[in-house]
Amino acid sequence: MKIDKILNEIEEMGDAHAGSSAETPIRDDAFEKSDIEKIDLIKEDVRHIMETLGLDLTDDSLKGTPMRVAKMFVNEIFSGLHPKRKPKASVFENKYKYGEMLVEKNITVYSTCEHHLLPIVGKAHVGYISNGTVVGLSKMNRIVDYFAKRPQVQERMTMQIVQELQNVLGTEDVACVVDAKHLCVNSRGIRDIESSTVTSEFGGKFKQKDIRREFLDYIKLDTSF
Ligand SMILES: Nc1nc2c(ncn2[C@@H]2O[C@H](COP(=O)(O)OP(=O)(O)OP(=O)(O)O)[C@@H](O)[C@H]2O)c(=O)[nH]1
Ligand SMILES: [Zn+2]
Repeated sequence: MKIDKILNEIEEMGDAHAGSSAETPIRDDAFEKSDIEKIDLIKEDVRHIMETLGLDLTDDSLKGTPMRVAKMFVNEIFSGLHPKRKPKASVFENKYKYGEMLVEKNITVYSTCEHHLLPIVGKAHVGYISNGTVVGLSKMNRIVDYFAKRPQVQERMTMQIVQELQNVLGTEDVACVVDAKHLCVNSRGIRDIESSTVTSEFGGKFKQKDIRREFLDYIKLDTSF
């Protein structure tokens, strides 16, 4: 697909992270190849890695791995790189005038650390205060999942989730806390299985101490971080 078309799509979809500091670093030609072409190329790259490691790719158990990994990269764990997969967030008018905070907590996060390509596993907690628009609950989970399905650093993912919801809801009053384990810390390198990483982004009213406290009380996290 041509880059102009992709850029138009991003604009139409109101991609909040485009042009902002929380943008995922992708090249201009990122979507010129089709998914099928990408799978075909990545399959050969994975085969090359395995052959370099000395593995016997005629072995029954190993022979399907290059294709399996290529499909997993493109269709699953990195599928959120493509703006066409951004969830359409159904928004509704806040007719009932619900004026309090809404919190969607314990949203499961499966992402991938962009430094080691190892899993990040944890929970995201999202809150907002409506200024006239409400969003379908599941769309918050879907937005988290979309940004998680990229090579990520946790700080950027947290900001991307908030910016997207601010865009969808038309308000600054959005917050997100992510608490996740990075397998690159837990299973290799320093191999600290107990540690996890907490990141947060507080927009608009969530910058106020009492509002932030209320949000953190809902998700039962300490403010001491
Ligand atoms: N800030 C941040 N760092 C991350 C994230 N995921 C992984 N990292 C860190 O990225 C760093 C990469 O550092 P390098 O020194 O280049 O990599 P390394 O030699 O494998 O480092 P060790 O993990 O300490 O063995 C590591 O300290 C990782 O823990 C993340 O989401 N945010
Ligand atoms: Zn890592």
